[in-house]
Parts: sequence; structure tokens; C-alpha cells
Amino acid sequence: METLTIRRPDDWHVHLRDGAVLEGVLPYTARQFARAIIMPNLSPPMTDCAGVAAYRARIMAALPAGMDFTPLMTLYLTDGTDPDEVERGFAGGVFVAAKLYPAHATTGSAHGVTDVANIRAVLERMAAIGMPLLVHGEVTDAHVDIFDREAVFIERTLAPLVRDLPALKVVFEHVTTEEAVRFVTCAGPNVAATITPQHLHINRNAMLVGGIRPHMYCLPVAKREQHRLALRKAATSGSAKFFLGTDSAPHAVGAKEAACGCAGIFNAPFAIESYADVFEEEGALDKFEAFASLNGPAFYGLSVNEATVTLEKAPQPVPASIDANGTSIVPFHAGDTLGWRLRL
Ligand SMILES: NC(=O)N[C@@H](CC(=O)O)C(=O)O
Ligand SMILES: [Zn+2]
Ligand SMILES: [Zn+2]
Repeated sequence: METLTIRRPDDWHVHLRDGAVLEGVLPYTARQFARAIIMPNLSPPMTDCAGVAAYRARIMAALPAGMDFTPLMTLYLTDGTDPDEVERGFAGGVFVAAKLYPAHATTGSAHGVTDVANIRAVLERMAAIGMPLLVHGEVTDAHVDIFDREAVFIERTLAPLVRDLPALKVVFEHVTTEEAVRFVTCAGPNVAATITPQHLHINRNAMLVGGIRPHMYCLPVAKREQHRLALRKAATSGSAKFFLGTDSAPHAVGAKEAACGCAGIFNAPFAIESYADVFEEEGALDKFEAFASLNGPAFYGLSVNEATVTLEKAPQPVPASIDANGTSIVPFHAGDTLGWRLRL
């Protein structure tokens, strides 16, 4: 059987939620990934050291015995974030990065930043201490078409920010456009990006042709085919600027299949297998380890994992739905069969 062995991967962007759902979804992430960057958009959001430390403890308590997994925590930035709190948490190892959600851009962003000018002192402090800023890169201006919100964010917010604070490390999260790929590629070494499985697999047709498909809806929304192709090229290029971040974002089936359905795709159950299919299709399995296991730690200044995982070229069916500790969630690729399977 054809196999592929790589250093154990990490997920540089995941939503684990809290409470019963946390217990239900965490094993899927921990099965594959040694570490993950945990998003702080809970309700209420994780805006201080005490809250983040308590959330980390809940994650560790929910981890099944015998699983080897390290959560890397993040702080949720608001207009009122105190630079001293940011530095204290980073220096004390409470969190490794801070997350910028433009207010009302996505799920759980109501308390986000209304104007980056309001967090200027925080960003300057982060640049000074070498702490990465993680960005949900979409404008929220009602006049901007939803398919253009990422490209406009680059022009209006991200390019000026990177120009003004070149020392700031920035991860442009879940990039979805060729404009974002170009921006990250042309920027200096302090700018990198994560790419999700869904944005490598689907374009906007998957969401809108033949009926509206809420389980294909996430933010930033999937774009035209030309953008998907640019993302596949970037992910499989071998460039150290692009790395794995699933953006796995579980929502109960009823919250997705609704008149106003939530944004977010739950891809954690078979994320590494989903990415492996893309790299094989692109004839780039030799670049898979860099994307999944090397580029992320290099950017964050962390060591690579010593353990390895092996993928087998064998059918991996994906169930139609998953019971996450009492909450039914429809996973990405529901009902399909992937071509690689993680050997356990
Ligand atoms: N990606 C999504 O569509 N949703 C995420 C939030 C986010 O990452 O923007 C969520 O928390 O549900
Ligand atoms: Zn986001
Ligand atoms: Zn996310």
C-alpha cells in the first residue's frame, strides 16, 4: 500500500468551542494534530489572561486520557484591550498570539475591533515583543460586496498596517482570494497565511448551485474558481509563508440549516485526509510536510514535532453527520469518500 509519513502536523487555526461540544469535537483535532491555535471567539470572548487560562484548563480537562495534544491559546482583541495585559499574557505563556476580528465580520465578532486605530498601542507593543497578530481579514462596510470584502480589507487595512508596523508578525487567516495570495507572497517575512481545506476544495458554486447548501457556508465565503486555483498553487508551492489552518468551526445542524444559518464548516474529523487529497491532485505530496508540519512552527518560532504520522492511500468514508457529545454536526465532505486515511 502506498503510504506517506510526515512529522506530526499542527492546526494553526481551530474553533473548539466550550462545554459539551468542546468535549465532543476535541478528540477529532487531537487525533491528528500535536498542537493547535485555539480561536478565542467564545461567548463571551476570551479578552483577558484569566479567561484564557481558564479556557485552556477546560480544554485540557476535556482531552481524553492518553491523547497527546497541546492547545496554543489566543487573546481576543477589543477596542479596549490593554497593552500591558497583552504583554503579561504573552510573557507568561498564557497565550501565543492575539486575534483581530473586525467588529461584526464573522461568528462571535460582535465585541471585535471597530477601527485598527483603536488598538494601535497594542499592535506597537506586539511588534516590540515579537507576538503574532492573527487577522480575520474582511471589511464590514455594508457598501462592500461580500465577495470583495477580503480584497478590500487588504487595501484599506492590512497593507497600511504592514507598511506602518513592518516588525509586526501577521498571520492573514483563512485566505480565500488570489489578491490575498499575492499580498502575502510579496510581503516581507513577517507576513504569512493559513489556508483551510474547504477553500482548496470548493468554489462558490458548491454553496449555491442546485439549491443553497448551508454546510458549504463559512466566512470568508468561498469565491470564484480562479481564487481556489490560486490558493491550491500557494499551498502546494513549498513557500514557507503558507501553512495549515483548518478553521474547523462546528455549529449544530439546526443552526446551519436555518433561515439565517451560521457561518462555519466543521472539517476537523478528516482534515489531514482532506488536505492530502489536494496535495495528491496537485502532484505535490513532496510539499505536504512543509505545509502541514514545518512552516507553521517556523513562523511562530516553535520547534517542529518529533513524532510522525503515516497516511495510507486507502478509502476514508466520511459520515453524513457526527454526534459531538449530544450535538449533531454535519462534517465537511459528509457522505463522500476521501482517498487517504490516517493510520492510527
Ligand atoms: N469561519 C467561519 O465561518 N466561522 C468561524 C469564525 C471565523 O473563523 O471567522 C466560527 O467561529 O464559526
Ligand atoms: Zn475568521
Ligand atoms: Zn476561524
